[in-house]
Amino acid sequence: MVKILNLYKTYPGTLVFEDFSYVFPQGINGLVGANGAGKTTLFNCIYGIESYKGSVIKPSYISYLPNELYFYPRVRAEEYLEFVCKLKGVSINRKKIDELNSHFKLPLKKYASDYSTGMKKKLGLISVYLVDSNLYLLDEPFNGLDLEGSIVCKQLIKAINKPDCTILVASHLLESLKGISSAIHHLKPGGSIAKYRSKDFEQLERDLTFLFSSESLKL
Ligand SMILES: Nc1ncnc2c1ncn2[C@@H]1O[C@H](COP(=O)(O)OP(=O)(O)OP(=O)(O)O)[C@@H](O)[C@H]1O
Repeated sequence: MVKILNLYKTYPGTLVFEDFSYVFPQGINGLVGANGAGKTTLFNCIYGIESYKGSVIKPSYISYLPNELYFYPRVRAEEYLEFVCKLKGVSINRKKIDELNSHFKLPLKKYASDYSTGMKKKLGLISVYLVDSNLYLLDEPFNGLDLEGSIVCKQLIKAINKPDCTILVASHLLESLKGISSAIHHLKPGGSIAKYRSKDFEQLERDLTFLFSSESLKL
C-alpha cells in the first residue's frame, strides 16, 4: 500500500499537486492521465527523488522503472544487470535472466547505451524482474516494446505481483492496463483522481471517450 498525505508539489510556474491525499492499495494499479497530469512527478515523489511537501508512507523495498532510461556509455547490458543486483544486495540470477531474455532476445554483451528504445525498456524490465521488491513503480513500461515484448511485459507484471506487493503502472495503453490491473486510477490535471475497479473498466473507457472526444473532429 502507498499512502500519500497532503502532497504539495510545484515546479517554477507549475502547480502539479495541491493538498493531494490518496491511497494506492496492494496489487496491480493502473494509472492513466493526460500528458502533463503529473504521473511521473507522482512516481518521483513516491520514490523520493523529487522534493515535495507532505508525506508518503510506502514499503521499504522499491523498484522504479523510469519512462526514460539512461545507460552510461561503455557499460555492457550484462554488466548493468550485475551492477543493479550488487546495488540491491542480491546475487545475480542467471537462470531468471536467461528465462526472460529467451523472449526479449537482447544481445547482453553489447553496450546498453547503443540499444534501441525498446531494447533499453526490455533491459530495464529484466532488471526489475531480478530484484524482489514490495513496491514497483513502472512508468510507461510498454513504450517502445514490440508485440511479443508487450505480451511478455504484461506477464512479467503479473509475475512480480506477490502478496504484500504494490505495483503502480503508468501507461496510456488502456487495453494493456485493463488486462492486468485490479484497479485503474485516472489522474486529472490539478491533482484530482478517480478510482475504477475492474468491474467499472468499461465505465472508465466511456468516461475517457467522453472527456477526450472533440466535437470538431466528429465525422
Ligand atoms: N523538471 C521539471 N521542471 C519543470 N516542470 C516540470 C518538470 N517535470 C515536470 N514538470 C511539469 O509538471 C507537470 C507534470 O509533468 P509529468 O511529467 O509528471 O506529467 P505526466 O503525467 O507524467 O505526463 P506524460 O503523460 O506526458 O508523461 C507538467 O506540467 C510538466 O511540464
